[in-house]
Amino acid sequence: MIEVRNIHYSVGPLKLIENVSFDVQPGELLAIIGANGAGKSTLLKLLCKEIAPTEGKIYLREQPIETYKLDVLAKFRAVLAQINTLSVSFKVHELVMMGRYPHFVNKPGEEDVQIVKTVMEETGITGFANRDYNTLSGGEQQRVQLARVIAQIYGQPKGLLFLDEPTNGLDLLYQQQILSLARGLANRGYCVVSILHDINFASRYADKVMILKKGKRIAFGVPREVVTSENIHEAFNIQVRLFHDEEFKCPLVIPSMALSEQTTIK
Ligand SMILES: Nc1ncnc2c1ncn2[C@@H]1O[C@H](COP(=O)(O)OP(=O)(O)OP(=O)(O)O)[C@@H](O)[C@H]1O
Repeated sequence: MIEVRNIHYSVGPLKLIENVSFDVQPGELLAIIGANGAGKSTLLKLLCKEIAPTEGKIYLREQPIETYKLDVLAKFRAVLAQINTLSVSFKVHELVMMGRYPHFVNKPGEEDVQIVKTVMEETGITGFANRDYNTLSGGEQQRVQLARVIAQIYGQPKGLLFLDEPTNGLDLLYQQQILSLARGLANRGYCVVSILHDINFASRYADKVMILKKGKRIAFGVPREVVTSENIHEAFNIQVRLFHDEEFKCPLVIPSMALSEQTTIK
């Protein structure tokens, strides 16, 4: 459903993305991980059609991305950006309804109203439907934003959801809630691509993990093949100890004491 073929993206002489290829199928959650500045957000912007590759091709639902008009794309592809502050005040239910804007002209239809209601229930935010968004905690706001983007593609066969660090700044419970909602969407057939900083959450929730380093793909595949101490060392320049969780059947990493003891901040 998402096919990325040998894409490059350069700004002047700077090569921000170099020869990256991968596929994401319906029902899959792909986590993109990598050090700061590795090119994760740039790659997500390319997938969202915010910027265009300098070389290579991206296909969404078997169609080249450049052939989609943005209003068509908005009906089946939603993006949760990193920064979601609002300068004007909106009620939570109004904000979730914004996700439906690509689907109606003047006034939401009955289906839009029903979708907003259902999504608010599914994301557990019905209790704050009438609250001012700006009075919510960061974790609550993020859940509302996720509800908005889910509402945008709700019921769309082969909907695509792109998340840029959706768990940033959230406590463990909210991180888990956001990622299990993303996982639930993938289980319903959506294609979910998320940038994540937490390798263990990526390993626990994603079907596939891609590691980027300096704009290049250094690993791509199922977590047990990609989340290895060698790959983590190469991508993050850190030694880790690797564990295998029997219940979730995924590798987990913890920074090794030996290297952090050697590390000094200059
Ligand atoms: N328009 C641009 N012009 C020049 N350099 C850019 C531009 N956009 C991004 N970069 C640089 O490209 C590199 C990759 O940026 P990007 O935001 O994609 O990284 P990232 O992996 O998302 O990082 P982080 O984890 O810190 O958010 C960075 O060094 C950034 O400064």
